[in-house]
Formats: sequence, C-alpha cells, structure tokens
Amino acid sequence: MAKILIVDDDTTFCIMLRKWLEKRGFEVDAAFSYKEAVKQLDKAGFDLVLTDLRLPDKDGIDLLRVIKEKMPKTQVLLMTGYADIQTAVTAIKLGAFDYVAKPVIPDEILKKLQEALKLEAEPVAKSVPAKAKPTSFSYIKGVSEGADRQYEYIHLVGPTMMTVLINGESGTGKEYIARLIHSMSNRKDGPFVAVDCGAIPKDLAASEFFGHIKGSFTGAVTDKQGYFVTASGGTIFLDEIGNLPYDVQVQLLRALEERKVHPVGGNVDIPFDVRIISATNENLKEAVASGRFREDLYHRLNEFSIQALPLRERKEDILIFANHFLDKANEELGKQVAGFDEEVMRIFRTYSWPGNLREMRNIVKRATLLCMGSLISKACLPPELEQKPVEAEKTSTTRREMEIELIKDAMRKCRNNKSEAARMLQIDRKTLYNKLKSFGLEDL
Ligand SMILES: Nc1ncnc2c1ncn2[C@@H]1O[C@H](COP(=O)(O)OP(=O)(O)OP(=O)(O)O)[C@@H](O)[C@H]1O
Repeated sequence: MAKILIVDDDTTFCIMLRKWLEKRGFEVDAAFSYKEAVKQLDKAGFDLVLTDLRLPDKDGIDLLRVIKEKMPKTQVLLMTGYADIQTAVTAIKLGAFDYVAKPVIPDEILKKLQEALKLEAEPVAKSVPAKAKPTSFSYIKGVSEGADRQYEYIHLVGPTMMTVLINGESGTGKEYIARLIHSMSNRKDGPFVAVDCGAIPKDLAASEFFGHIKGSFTGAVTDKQGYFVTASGGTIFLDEIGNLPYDVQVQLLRALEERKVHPVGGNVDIPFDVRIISATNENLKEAVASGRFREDLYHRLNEFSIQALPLRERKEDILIFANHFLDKANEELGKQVAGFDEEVMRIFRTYSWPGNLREMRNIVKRATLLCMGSLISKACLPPELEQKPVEAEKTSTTRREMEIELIKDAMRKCRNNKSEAARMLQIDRKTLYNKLKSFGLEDL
C-alpha cells in the first residue's frame, strides 16, 4: 500500500483529503507545517509527499530540497495557487514530480498520484478491503509525540496474541484503541465483543461471561452462550475491568488459564479461542495493593500495557480531533459548517477537557447544531469552556487542583446533584463518580 504524507496548514482540508485517499486504499499521514513534515519524514518512509507551496513556517520548496537530499526516491507533488505557478515550475526543475493548481480537485490529485507512483487504477481499488476495517470506525491517529508513541505500541502489539491492558481517563478512546488493535490482528474478521464489566449485575456475571444451560436457575429459560464463546475467533474487550466482582475475577482467571469456560449448570467445559484486551480508568495497581483486584489476574491481563492519553496532554491533536468531530456532526446533522473561528480554536487549545474526546465530540456536535453561519463561534459553546482554561505551563498538580475546583464548582451550582453536575461538566456520571472518589470528594 502506497504511503503518502499530506502537508498543508489547512487542517480541515488535510483531514478531508486524507479520508478521501484512505478510502481509495492509500496509507496517509498529515502534517500542518514544514517542521512537522520534516519530523514525520525522519521517522517514517513515504512514497509520496503532497505539499502546499506555502507553509506557515517555511515553504514547499524548502521541503522539496530536504526530501530530494535525504530520500530522493520519495516523489513530491505540489499544491499551489494560481499566483505561485511560476514557482511550481521551478520546483519541477528541482525534482518535484508535478503540481496541481488550487482549489484542488480530488480526482485530479488521484490521477497525478497514480502517475507519480505508477499505479494502475485497479490495484488501488483492490487494496481497499484490507484497509476498510481499521478505517470503518474512523480512528484518528493525531500528530503529537504521545500519539505517535501510542500508535506505535498499537501497531506493535496488534498482530500478537498478547493480552493488553489500556489505562486512561474516561473518554480518552480506550475502546477505539482496542478496536484498532483487533483490526490489526489476524483475528480482524472475527467478532469484537465489548463488555462493560461495571454494568453486569454480580449475580449474573458468571452466566453472562461463560453462558448457562436452560433451567440452571430461575429465569434461565433457554441455553445461553456467554461472551467468551460469542467472541470465539475474535477479541473480547473487557471495559472497566476494575469493577469486576472478586469471585468473578477468580472464575475469569481460571477460564483464562484453562482456555475453557464452564457454563452455569452445565457439565461440559467449552474451549474458546479469544484474545483479551481490557481497559480501566482507575489505578489497578492500587486496587491490587488494597486487595480489591487479584494480582495474578492483573498480570495475566497486562502482558502489554498502553496508556490512552488525556486530550490536554496532546495539544497538537486538539484541532485535528475538533475538525474530525465537525465532519461527523455535519454528516449526521446534514449541515455544512466549515470550521471554527480563531477565538473558539484558542478556547479549545486552553480548555482542560476533563471528559476528553467524548466531551469534545459532544461539544462540537452541539455547536454544529447551534451554528447559523459558516464558522462555529464562542456563542455556540457552553459557557463553562471559557471559564476554566488550563494554561500550558501548569504542572499536573495544579491541573489536579483545577479539576477539583471545577468539580466543586459544578457540584455547588447543581446543589450536589451528581447527574446535573456531570451534565454541566460534560462528562458521564461514571467519570464524575470516579473523579469524586479519586479526589476524596465522595462526601459532597
Ligand atoms: N482515535 C479516535 N479517533 C476518532 N474518534 C475517537 C478516537 N478515540 C475516541 N474517539 C471518540 O471518542 C469517543 C469516546 O471514545 P471511547 O469510547 O473509545 O473512550 P473510552 O476511553 O473507552 O471511554 P470510557 O472510559 O468512558 O469507556 C468515541 O465514541 C469516539 O467518538
């Protein structure tokens, strides 16, 4: 699959073009400045770089020079406004493959790309199914250093059978990471079964996980296949694993060791072939230390661990995600909002995003609905966003203090009604409960 780097400071354009090309079977990354592009080129090889001639820090010609010097086999295609065509011609003399005039027409880009990469239309189309799974849930990678590391880990562990434990705050994309790992494994055509361990009543847990035989208890009117058998040949995602009752932890450990499940009321063990990925937003090591979580199970589930990053620690990715959620909202609401105004972008960059990507998705969707012009303005955002910005230099202790302040403030305004406070903070109730607990504010 040909690998392409798009370089343009227009993030919305980059993201749209990236999606469009991914659908046509290319592997695509994006950079929004010369500096970022050089960084990405240093890390990975690309078959082709599609760059705007005008970049915010340097220009496309500088980038072309670096590419031709360091990686002469990489093709360069320029995008240029009418006024720059003379420069584009000079660029061709310096080794660029060709240029396309702006505003660009995707089909024209595709044609040039195929020429530059000497691809026939058919093989490109044929490679679509292989890519279809990973992109079917639109996993956005991001460009921050943390995002790169996260993706590298996913990429490494994906094809193995190792169990993976994903740690991270609520809404940071743990389930998305799990799905991506699944889609990178050779079980990708098998099922992906997501289980919210916190939502299963303790009495029903064994039957839900391992199945039951008709008549084995009141209410068991038919045989039931448990999650493990349903997920056979695929992946099971155990979300909120820390909420699993202790006796179910024991049964789960036994099942994992024996690779067999014992349905409730049955007398035959059923083998299963399932890869296990779990996630938690609490510190499981602390749960182990306090005896709430079995240490042997912890190690079994944690052959490899991945940290899902809070949005406030991946500042460079904020606008990429905002644009992605805007595209989705436009699609779902049948709107054509073009982007965010400067002030909104500033607020987005400085806000602390306690509910992470989920919070951002909801805020962008609401703002898209409210937006009457072509750009989302501050008036479309909930007022809390502007009130409690987090400055870049704050340390994590200060951030924690600020989160405590935010929660206390919301609880006071909502007269300690947790559901209302969670709504005000744009996080789900579960996250609020977890935060109240971890900040010692349970008594509020
Ligand atoms: N990499 C990503 N690309 C695009 N959207 C994402 C990505 N990660 C998360 N999202 C968006 O954020 C939402 C929340 O993600 P997800 O459910 O994976 O978070 P989570 O950490 O599992 O949350 P919780 O801890 O509450 O279970 C998703 O529904 C999706 O809209």
